[in-house]
Amino acid sequence: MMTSFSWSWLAVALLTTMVIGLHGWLYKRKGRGRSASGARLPGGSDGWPFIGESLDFISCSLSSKPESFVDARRIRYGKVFKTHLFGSRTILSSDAEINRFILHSDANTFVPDYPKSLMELMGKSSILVCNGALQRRVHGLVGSFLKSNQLRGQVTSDLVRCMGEAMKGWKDGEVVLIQDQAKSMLFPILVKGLTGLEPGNEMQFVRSQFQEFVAGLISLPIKLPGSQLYRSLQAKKKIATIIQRIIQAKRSDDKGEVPKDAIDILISDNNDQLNDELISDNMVDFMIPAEDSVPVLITLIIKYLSECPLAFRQMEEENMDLKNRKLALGENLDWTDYLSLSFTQDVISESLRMGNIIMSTMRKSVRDVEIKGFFIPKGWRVVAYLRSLHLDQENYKDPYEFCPWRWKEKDINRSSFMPFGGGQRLCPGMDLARLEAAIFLHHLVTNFTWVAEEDQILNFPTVRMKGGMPIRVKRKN
Ligand code: HEM
Repeated sequence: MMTSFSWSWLAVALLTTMVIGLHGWLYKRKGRGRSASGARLPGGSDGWPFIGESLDFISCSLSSKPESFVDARRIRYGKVFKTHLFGSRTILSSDAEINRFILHSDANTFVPDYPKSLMELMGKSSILVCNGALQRRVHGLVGSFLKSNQLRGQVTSDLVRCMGEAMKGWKDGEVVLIQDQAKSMLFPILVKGLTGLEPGNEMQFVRSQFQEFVAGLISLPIKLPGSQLYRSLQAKKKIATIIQRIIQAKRSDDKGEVPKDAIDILISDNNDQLNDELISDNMVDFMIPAEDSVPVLITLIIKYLSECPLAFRQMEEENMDLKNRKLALGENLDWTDYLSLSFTQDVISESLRMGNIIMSTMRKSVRDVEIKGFFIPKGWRVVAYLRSLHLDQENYKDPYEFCPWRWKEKDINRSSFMPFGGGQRLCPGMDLARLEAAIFLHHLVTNFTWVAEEDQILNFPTVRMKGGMPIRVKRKN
């Protein structure tokens, strides 16, 4: 049965569809069937007037198999088809080669294209939206910092401490909500890595405002006082004010020290475009994965492991071995130890494949494009649908089976595995995400056993566990 939460989302989605769809449908049809050289527009349907195929898309998204929208069309038209979603003429691809082409193309071919409310909240200078030299610069600078030994060391010691403190309070037989635990631990750790802000009242204020901010990411594109979008913009402003104060303090206190956080890296770059406003806005956008993607990854791993005792035991054994080896040497684990756990990394890869935290990436074509005999006209939305890539039996045997052992022979850098996207927008936080998940798992499986309570994965509007993944824990002797 659908919850009232789902119904309210459905209402927002339907209204948005009607409003934007009407606009899109009234827009003069410019689609051409073929390019000058004979490449053809993919087969597919425009659906109903105004709403296109949005209703079917939403109803599939609300089910446990969101990919059924794509599967049904794949039988009729193949892995690439045209459709009409949320007011946009759209080409949707679940073909590995075409998705790779889309993600690896630069801004002369495709630019990011998100729902209106999201574009509005991100702002023009957000790394998620901007293009060209500015995107490459911010991506390069923050990406190298996120991969630095210094940040990985800091995140490791912060997360180990947080886990220790939280686990101390867990009593035998108590039900723990993994999703909430992971969120409340990881948010302050990443925000500290980005801005230098330490845990405390101000951090809590930032987190509460941030929750208001993300509530507007998928909302009606109406910016009137009282609307969710308005409240979210106000919340972003409040966080940006705090971050700008931190930036100003850092600028006036410049002692030429080694950069400690992402702000230090950005302000030390001699680029006029990287002004205080741009930096603070981007820091807020970088917080999204901290509050959402990594905690959800951890939660899904616990769900899959709870349903696969064999994988759980092998992972537990690998982690206990490492813990005992380090104990015997009288050493603490450092970040390289966590990443050396190969089966644990295979469990993470398999959970990324099955969980599809980011189901698709969206772009808009800025010129007519031809690929593999298909024609993508200028101005169309292009969706690289990653979920179908990962659940395609041509790419993975028994794709709906949780099987971490498959990664023994498979390369994670293959084009049919893109949980972190690809090309110049390849997720700059992917190594950090794997590290955080490995640390969380290590401390959980080496200190506790658990029995998972009933819960369910929801996929719309974002992937998460309906009940927060409750587990009944028991401390190991
Ligand atoms: C399980 C965790 C994560 C998943 C599944 C994930 C997934 C993705 C994907 C698919 C993209 C590409 C989007 C596109 O091409 O449009 C992306 C981009 C990005 N991710 Fe992640 N991500 C995760 C964690 C993180 C973390 C921990 C950070 C950093 C703090 C981060 C920061 C970013 C940023 C800034 C971008 C935009 C890059 C650009 O456009 O240049 N992500 N992520």
